[in-house]
Amino acid sequence: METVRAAESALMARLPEGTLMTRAAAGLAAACATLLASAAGRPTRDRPTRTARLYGARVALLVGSGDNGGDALYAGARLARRGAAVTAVLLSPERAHPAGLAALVRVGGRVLTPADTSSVSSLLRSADLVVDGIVGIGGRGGLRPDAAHLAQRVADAGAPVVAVDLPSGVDPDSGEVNGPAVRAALTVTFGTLKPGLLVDPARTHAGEVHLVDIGLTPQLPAVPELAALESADVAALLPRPSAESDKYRRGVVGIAAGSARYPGAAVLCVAGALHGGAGAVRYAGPAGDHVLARYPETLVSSGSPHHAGRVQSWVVGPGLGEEPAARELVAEVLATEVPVLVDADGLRGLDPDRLRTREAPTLLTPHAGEAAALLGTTRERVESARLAAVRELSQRYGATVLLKGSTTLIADPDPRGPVRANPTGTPWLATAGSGDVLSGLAGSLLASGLPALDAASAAAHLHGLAGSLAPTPPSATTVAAALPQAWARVTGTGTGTGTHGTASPSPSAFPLP
Ligand SMILES: NC(=O)C1=CN([C@@H]2O[C@H](COP(=O)(O)OP(=O)(O)OC[C@H]3O[C@@H](n4cnc5c(N)ncnc54)[C@H](OP(=O)(O)O)[C@@H]3O)[C@@H](O)[C@H]2O)[C@@H](O)CC1
Ligand SMILES: Nc1ncnc2c1ncn2[C@@H]1O[C@H](COP(=O)(O)OP(=O)(O)O)[C@@H](O)[C@H]1O
Ligand SMILES: [K+]
Repeated sequence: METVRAAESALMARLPEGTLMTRAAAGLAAACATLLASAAGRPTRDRPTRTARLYGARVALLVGSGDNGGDALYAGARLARRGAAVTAVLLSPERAHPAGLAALVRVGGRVLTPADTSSVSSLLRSADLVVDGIVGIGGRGGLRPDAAHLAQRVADAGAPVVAVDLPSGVDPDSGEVNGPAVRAALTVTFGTLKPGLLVDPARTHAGEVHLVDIGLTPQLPAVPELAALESADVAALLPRPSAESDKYRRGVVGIAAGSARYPGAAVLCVAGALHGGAGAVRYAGPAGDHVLARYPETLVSSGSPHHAGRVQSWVVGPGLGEEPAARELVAEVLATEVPVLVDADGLRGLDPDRLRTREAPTLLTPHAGEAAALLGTTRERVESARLAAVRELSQRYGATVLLKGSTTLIADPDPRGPVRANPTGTPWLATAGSGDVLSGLAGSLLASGLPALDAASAAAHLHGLAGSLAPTPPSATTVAAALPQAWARVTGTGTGTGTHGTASPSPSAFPLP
């Protein structure tokens, strides 16, 4: 969070004292008021049918000793001025933001400490809203015991929580969660989205995320550490045939996937590739009959990739099985001079030194288990520190890496560029074979000439959207079938552009610190 701090300092030096906090608190209070007004209200023991609204609503503030607590206190004062009954629980009464506390008390806000056990319990039980201002970007390590205890009491009480800037207990820089952390329905964050709001496991603690502009954007660095492509950015990347196009100029993707045991992986990989914008899909391997039966437009050969004809990219790995022949196949494909995507069984036993000698781009698409094997660590460690894992993988293997899972992250081997977090997707995508569709799709985008980072980002974006657009529950086949709809959604040419469909002529990855 050093970049945010630097940006804040630069801006604060030019503004009257307290301006940024006033802006932050105003945005926070407005979001709380909206939430209270729209909530049906939760029944409590003493008010079984009451509907929450701002006037008379019971609001509990959890206040740490930094500026995060200050934001909560000032926002609480604003809500109290509009008729809410606001009570602050001060973790360190002597260190709570003095001006914020005075503002709250001036408008009739009450104050408790965690030592007031029964009052705090009944406050949390009856609260219509809890505002978590325990700790924000100044938080380090897991929550300290008193803060962790308070977070647990809030969880037990079940009131909806609005987190200030970040849910307390999540790591702002990495999205890691060490120990108890607040789970929010809404996080109101200031100036810029922090990695902890985009990367799991922290992301699931944040709930919906609302970004309040406090005027920080011009001060933020031009190259952020983490970026996410919006639909308009993806639309600008997607290949479109021109009047001069023919199938070869549009790019040909080769698929070396599937085996006698797993022919379906070949079919699904081809399905993804046919929806990725390449002009033709070649399949080389033992599942050609299955592929042709489903997709007669595929150019099928049963020999090795070398004899399949010219391609502009290869996808190798899905459904190859564990036999040594799989390794030989991967080695053969890696020996070509075109971009290569390695997935699934192809990732087993990859040699980092071999990959580093390739001049054409290599894209690896592991899930957490495969990433763990490549790094020599455990799946749990990868899942708890995704950002670190994807960076480490791309560095060690000198390749672009797309790490799949609840948050899909994409890293380029150039450490100066931002890691990309994919903003689309649904847990329904955790269905057998959906990764095969993704690798075919990304390989197809590689063949059409996109750099590996862009091909991977665009593929993850479309694949995630297709997962949401396919009828519930989706299967890998229906995810592939929904890809044209996902293209239409992204390019704004289909039925309704939804929240992702804002067409814009220039790519603008939104910056994160
Ligand atoms: N700067 C600006 O212009 C603007 C900043 N804004 C707001 O300020 C926030 C940043 O404020 P900040 O820098 O005061 O840090 P903050 O997040 O409150 O945490 C520090 C406190 O937490 C404590 N603490 C630390 N670790 C802990 C742990 N594990 N478990 C428990 N406690 C822990 C630490 O204790 P200490 O180490 O001092 O004993 C200290 O008291 C930012 O997120 C945003 O909300 C907005 O108003 C917009 C303008
Ligand atoms: N919890 C989740 N939330 C969102 N997407 C998920 C989740 N779990 C898996 N996915 C996505 O589902 C796909 C599964 O791919 P993969 O693990 O390779 O499965 P398979 O090998 O069966 O094809 C990936 O795109 C991954 O990002
Ligand atoms: K917080």
